[in-house]
Amino acid sequence: MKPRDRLRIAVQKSGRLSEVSQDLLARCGLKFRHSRDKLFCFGESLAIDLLLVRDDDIPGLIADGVCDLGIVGRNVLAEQQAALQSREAVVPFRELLPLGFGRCRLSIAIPQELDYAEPSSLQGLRIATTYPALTAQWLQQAGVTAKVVVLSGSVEIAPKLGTADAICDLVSSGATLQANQLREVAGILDSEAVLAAAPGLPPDERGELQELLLRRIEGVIQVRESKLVLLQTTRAALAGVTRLLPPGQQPTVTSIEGSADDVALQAVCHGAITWQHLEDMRRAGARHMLVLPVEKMLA
Ligand SMILES: Nc1ncnc2c1ncn2[C@@H]1O[C@H](COP(=O)(O)OP(=O)(O)OP(=O)(O)O)[C@@H](O)[C@H]1O
Ligand SMILES: O=P(O)(O)OC[C@H]1O[C@H](OP(=O)(O)OP(=O)(O)O)[C@H](O)[C@@H]1O
Ligand SMILES: [Mg+2]
Repeated sequence: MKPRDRLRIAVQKSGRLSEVSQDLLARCGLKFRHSRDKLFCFGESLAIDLLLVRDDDIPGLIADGVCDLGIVGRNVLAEQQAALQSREAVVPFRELLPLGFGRCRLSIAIPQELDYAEPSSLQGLRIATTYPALTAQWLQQAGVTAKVVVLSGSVEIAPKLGTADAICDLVSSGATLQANQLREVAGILDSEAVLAAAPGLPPDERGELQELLLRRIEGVIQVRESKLVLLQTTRAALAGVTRLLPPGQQPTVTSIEGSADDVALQAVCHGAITWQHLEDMRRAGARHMLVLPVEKMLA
């Protein structure tokens, strides 16, 4: 293969992860010129190019050295990893960083009327899936013998068609399962989009670019999950209110002009701040609470 000095990232061409993946890279300051066939995008702001592909091809492109990085569901990465492990082959890719979108889980589901107590309830059944290696690995670890029926899509319909007794498929809201009168009985894998890479850092300038991009992605994720909380409370209630805040930086507390008892608090918190959080803090003595998004952060 021709040596490359530019870093190359594979992302899904069209599907659930494509827009969010490209949006994440844009937030990292990457700008691209799209080729006419729209499969290759030349990086104009940094020596980082994009390849737009089917998500299933991403681990293989990294393994073959065609791409250095990829944005792909953990489910896809783990399936191909399990397939290689079952043949005792080397796994030439790894998960570098979870990206916090495309969250779903790979689960076993059975027709609503079927009994299920534990994995052994699946003994002797036929399980339809697009994830044969992960399903087989889970069954083996549970000590269950069942037949894995490989389908390329529309897995949820298999029990109704009589081609399988149960399924192993991705679940997010559970609406697809419900529409097909299926119920989730066991979780196999929690998934989200991840940044995948080859096992080692590229030995040339691409290695530095990879590190730079990783730091920028971490920064973007941190900002995305950070909120600025402003509130007022009394000195007496301050400790109780502060304890209820999600983890984050040490809050700044200032006194309020003309009031000996009241203080204003400002805190950058990481993670979601729900209505429940606000109601709990109100009960603990917080007032005038404001939750604001953070746009950029530099320590
Ligand atoms: N219901 C869901 N909710 C959230 N994330 C999901 C859901 N279903 C799938 N995903 C995640 O999004 C990824 C891409 O899903 P998509 O349906 O676009 O894949 P695909 O049909 O295999 O696409 P491709 O054409 O690239 O092969 C999945 O591998 C998974 O990680
Ligand atoms: O629990 P839910 O929120 O209903 O999501 C689960 C469904 O989402 C995915 O399919 P998708 O909609 O991407 O269709 P596809 O399998 O045809 O790509 C997955 O394969 C499930 O069928
Ligand atoms: Mg696919």
